[in-house]
Amino acid sequence: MNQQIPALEVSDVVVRFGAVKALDGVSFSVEPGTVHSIIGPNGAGKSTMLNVLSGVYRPKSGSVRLGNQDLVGLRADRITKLGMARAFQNLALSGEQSVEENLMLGRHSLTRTGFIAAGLGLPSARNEERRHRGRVREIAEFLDLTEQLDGPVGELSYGGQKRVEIARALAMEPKVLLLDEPVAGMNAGEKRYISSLIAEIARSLSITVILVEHDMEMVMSISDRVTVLDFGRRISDGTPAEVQNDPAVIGVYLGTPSEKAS
Ligand SMILES: Nc1ncnc2c1ncn2[C@@H]1O[C@H](COP(=O)(O)OP(=O)(O)OP(=O)(O)O)[C@@H](O)[C@H]1O
Repeated sequence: MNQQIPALEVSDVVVRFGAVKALDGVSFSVEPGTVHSIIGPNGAGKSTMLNVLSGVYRPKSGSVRLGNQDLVGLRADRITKLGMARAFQNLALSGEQSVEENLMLGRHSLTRTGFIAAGLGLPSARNEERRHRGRVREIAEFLDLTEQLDGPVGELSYGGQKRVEIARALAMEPKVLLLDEPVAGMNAGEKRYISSLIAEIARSLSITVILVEHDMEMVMSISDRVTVLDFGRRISDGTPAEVQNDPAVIGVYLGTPSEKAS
């Protein structure tokens, strides 16, 4: 899907909310085309980090580099165009619209002819739309959504809607996919399915996946590397085996219940 996948380099990121240091000098590197998870107890700073990566929050200091580009200070829509796509807790899906239309919405940032040409029904716009619909069908196939394309999103199961959210993020042709608790509220079968899908997105499509997730079984089974946060600080970083055996992690995180109530 992407010819050149840049590495992601997060350096010394600091975010403060009043007296709270939500991120206190956090650094980590993500190899292209890998699954990199960010874990930690409630309030550790995981969501704040996703918000920094996607440009929702501007850190007080530090940098986020995608290849040669520093993303800090860029607007969220510019960051999306540079290849960061976020699924979940992002834009709500439009339940009455079809799966296909929801995926087409994901491609709007990629359209060249724009809405005016499209509205006028110009041939260039029609060709472009055909191309985008073709790509949407490919993405739907990858996510096993072909048969659901024409039906309204609102009628899909919970797991199905989650798949549409991933599909819509993929429709943006990202270099990096940000996933915020993709299996929260799912049953075991759905979790297994989404886990294999995420691994496949990294391996087959060579898209870098940044995963924030409380489900430790999933995290440890699909991640290439894991960064562990606690009170805004990085307390561990390594392969799943390394972090699982790190006394700092065992003491601070894995010793406590890993499933949050919400
Ligand atoms: N908008 C905000 N205003 C004030 N404080 C905030 C804000 N967002 C986060 N915080 C605080 O920053 C810290 C980190 O929060 P964050 O939501 O990033 O943690 P988290 O690891 O995602 O937690 P959870 O697992 O519960 O989602 C917490 O102390 C939180 O209360």
